Amino acid sequence: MVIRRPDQWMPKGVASLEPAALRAIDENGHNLCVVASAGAGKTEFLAQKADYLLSTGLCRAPQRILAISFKSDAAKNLKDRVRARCDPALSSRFDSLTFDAFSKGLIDRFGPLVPPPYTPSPNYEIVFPAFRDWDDFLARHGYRHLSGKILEKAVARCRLPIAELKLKNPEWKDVLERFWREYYRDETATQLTFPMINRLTNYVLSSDPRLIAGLRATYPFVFLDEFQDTTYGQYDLLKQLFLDSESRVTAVGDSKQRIMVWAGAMPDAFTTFASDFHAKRETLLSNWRSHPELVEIQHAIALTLERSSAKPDAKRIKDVDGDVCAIWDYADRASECEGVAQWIADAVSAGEMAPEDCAILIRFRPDKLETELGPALASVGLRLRNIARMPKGAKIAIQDILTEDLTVCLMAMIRVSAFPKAPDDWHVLVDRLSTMWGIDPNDEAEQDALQDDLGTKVAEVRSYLAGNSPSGASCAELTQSILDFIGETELRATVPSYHRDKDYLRALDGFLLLLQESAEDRDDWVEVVNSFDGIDQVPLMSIHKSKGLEFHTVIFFGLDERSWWNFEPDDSEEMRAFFVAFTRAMQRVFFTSCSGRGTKLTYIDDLIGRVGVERIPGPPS
Ligand SMILES: Nc1ncnc2c1ncn2[C@@H]1O[C@H](COP(=O)(O)OP(=O)(O)OP(=O)(O)O)[C@@H](O)[C@H]1O
Repeated sequence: MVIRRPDQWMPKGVASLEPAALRAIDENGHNLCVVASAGAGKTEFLAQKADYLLSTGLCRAPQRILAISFKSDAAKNLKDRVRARCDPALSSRFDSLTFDAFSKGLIDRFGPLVPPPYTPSPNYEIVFPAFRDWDDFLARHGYRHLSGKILEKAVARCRLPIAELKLKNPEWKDVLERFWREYYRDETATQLTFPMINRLTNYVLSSDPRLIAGLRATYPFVFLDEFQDTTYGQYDLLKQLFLDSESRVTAVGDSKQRIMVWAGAMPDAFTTFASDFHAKRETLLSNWRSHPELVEIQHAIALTLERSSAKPDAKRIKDVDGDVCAIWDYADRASECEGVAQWIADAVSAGEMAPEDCAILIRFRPDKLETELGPALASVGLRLRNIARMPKGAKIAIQDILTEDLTVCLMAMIRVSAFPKAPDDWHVLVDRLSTMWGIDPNDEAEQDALQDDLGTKVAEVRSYLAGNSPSGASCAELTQSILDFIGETELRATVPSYHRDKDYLRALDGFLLLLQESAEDRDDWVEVVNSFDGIDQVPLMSIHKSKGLEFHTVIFFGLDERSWWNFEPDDSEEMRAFFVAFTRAMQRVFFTSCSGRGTKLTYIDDLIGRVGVERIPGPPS
């Protein structure tokens, strides 16, 4: 592998980067805070910076880059982008995972070192208490006068051991001790939430300084994507690991897209980080996603969130005729669903976009809309895919199945075998297998042998696909045969979240159930793969789930008071969610509204009305 001098490095895969991005790539003597609005190329910037650090040897083998995102699909997107920009021998040293997966990986490895009584059982169970469970807990233990919301935050923020906490109100110490005891009552299957795992990580790291030293030596460079949504507990861990260390931390994000304050995100993450980590600040000013007309509307929304927002320089060319944004008014819900379905079908048949490029966003309960809109789309020959849905019998949502490491490997093998050409998937396989089988990416003889083995297996899978039609049984047999080739032990050893049987089986069952569901009523494997990947299906999701994604067209269902039942213009969290949803579109954004769903949402109507967005009768079915 040729190591380049930093001054010889050039961005890869894009024609140019803006000057601020180039400066931030080159700045590695300080920690960095890179702020930028939606579509500014933050993910692209991180991918280019990773290539710069790895290909110039500033991050030298065996050192690695740690990239932490807040959603598993964001972590996968970033990893994919780095793979597209970097030589495979280099991208294998880029670890991209969520904060939760990072802390969980540490607890799965070092859990037995957590001092008692907080040592979790190896077979711990991850739980997600519902809103009311916190109040129920307080009521059961005679603390009705305390708030469940505060308890949830206290569990996420307070360090362990509880006995050593110095709290203004000592009653909270009793509450927290009881809380941990209750979740640890089954010694063979401790119950843990992700914030509890975060606190255990903090505890185990503080009890053995060698762990921190090891992580700092492994990761001289740390990237934090979507930093605006960092929680207090996560920030505490970040400081514990990297504050005043030699590791250089680059935090990237957009405070206008902060939508997790309700879940404990810090309201001032960038200011706090810049001050604690003495970080240099850069601001990216482009918008590569959306064209100027959409950026104009985005900017009007941005100004309500941050008065000082600069208008981004829109780089995308508009490639559609007609309205790029409007509120479509319908008389009732049936005509709304039928009208939207027909409009999508027409746009698809006119070649303006593929079904998967048109996202339907809803504020809450995509499952409810699925039952109404799914049949309307089916009647025009289109399929709706609610990505928050779990396949029947699975314990994991489609959106999460798609980002599992296991899915990435298995589907790459199936695609390489089902399609005549799938070069990206071939590279994914070579990259993943090199890591799993411990093969040096720079050893040509070993790499040739790996490619030979892979070629033989692909030929075998191809002949299996040719000789067996899709069915529940053939999907199971195919999955097992690929896993046997990869090696389940090797796969599980390299993916920290698969160390525990429970987590591995949840991912494996989810994968198989989705593959089997995709095979239903199909006799062609290419169709099965496309169905699994969501090709030719209109995606449906909540606006929170749309974060970090992008689509040609976005249709926002329900711009009405009922869908936005607790919307207050002064509640900036709600406006931020609205901003996130709006900025996912490259070409067009439409809102639907109908009296059957509730009266119009005056504030937003007026706001986008001021920049020329009109309320018009919805396209008829
Ligand atoms: N330098 C560039 N040249 C051309 N296209 C780019 C460049 N940087 C980013 N893009 C494209 O612009 C779009 C937005 O980029 P990216 O997802 O990195 O933005 P982001 O700032 O992370 O967005 P958001 O915060 O809204 O999720 C993507 O389609 C990406 O491929």
